[in-house]
Amino acid sequence: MTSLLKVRNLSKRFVGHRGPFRRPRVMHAVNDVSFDLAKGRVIGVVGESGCGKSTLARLALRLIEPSDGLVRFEGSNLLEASPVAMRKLRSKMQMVFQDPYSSIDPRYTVARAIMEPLSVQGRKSDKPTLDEVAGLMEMVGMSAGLAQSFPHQLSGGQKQRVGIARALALRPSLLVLDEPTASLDVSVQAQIIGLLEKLRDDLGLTYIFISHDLSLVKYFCDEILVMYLGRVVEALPRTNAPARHPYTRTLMDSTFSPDPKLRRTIEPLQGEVPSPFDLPDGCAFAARCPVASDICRSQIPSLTAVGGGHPVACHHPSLS
Ligand SMILES: Nc1ncnc2c1ncn2[C@@H]1O[C@H](COP(=O)(O)OP(=O)(O)OP(=O)(O)O)[C@@H](O)[C@H]1O
Repeated sequence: MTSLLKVRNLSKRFVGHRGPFRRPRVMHAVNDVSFDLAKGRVIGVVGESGCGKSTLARLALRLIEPSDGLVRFEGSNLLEASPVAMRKLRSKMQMVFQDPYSSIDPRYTVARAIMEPLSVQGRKSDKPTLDEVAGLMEMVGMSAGLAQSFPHQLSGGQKQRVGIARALALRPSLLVLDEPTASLDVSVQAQIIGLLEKLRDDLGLTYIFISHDLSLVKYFCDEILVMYLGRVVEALPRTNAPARHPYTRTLMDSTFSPDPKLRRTIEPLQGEVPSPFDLPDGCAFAARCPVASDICRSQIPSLTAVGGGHPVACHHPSLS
């Protein structure tokens, strides 16, 4: 399978000021992340708040510059692309945000909000038409009668549909969906997920789906990257692949098991999450891990496929 997106050893370090003297300290928001994403696939990125999911997505789209690493999109090295080439490439990679309120200007009508990316992307001689807007609205299941409405007149679900229509306006092949349903009611969430599934099938889209909601990721995605403090600790090639990392197992156990007895087979997470400014020498999960040993506290486990299984970064992966 050819990759639409190829990410290699991607890292992002931010400098923050910490401690009583507010000295500059480096924080590894994304640390040595690699993955491939084939056309038409949906990859989920999960992990606790602050583990680097959004930063990874922004790096993959080159919305921010990496500290190290490589990103190839449709065969082009994004990090070497000129501003003109980048503009063209960027139109094929769009983002849908969690909060449609903040991504749509409250003074814009729906039509203007949807047209904006087309105008911004420099189609001056070929102005977007209201027909195009109506087509995009239909694509996301909105009545064209709402074209002159303002955001405050729309429901949360309708606003998110406008956000999706905007993202589709430039006919992208890759969409990053950053918690696209997190601010919506459960029934509306289901409608938006149904819409995203339909759009993927109809338009052959590829998605990076960021979420805290593992059950949703399991339902919606083809494969899953589990992140912990900037690193991928497990890359599940299928959503039904057995989790091998103790962190993933704990996350999955607490989310998926309807059986309370099963839920107790894994120790609840204990211990503190280390500061991203002060990562331990060994595995960053060791302090909370029920199976950690000495080697875990001294050596960072590499993300490797052991025993014919999928890649996991753990000195004691579960083989069951
Ligand atoms: N521009 C920035 N400057 C400094 N630190 C940043 C910046 N952007 C992100 N960070 C830090 O990088 C880390 C990763 O943040 P990121 O937003 O990628 O996490 P996340 O997993 O998406 O979190 P959430 O689920 O809460 O959105 C966090 O500690 C965050 O504070």
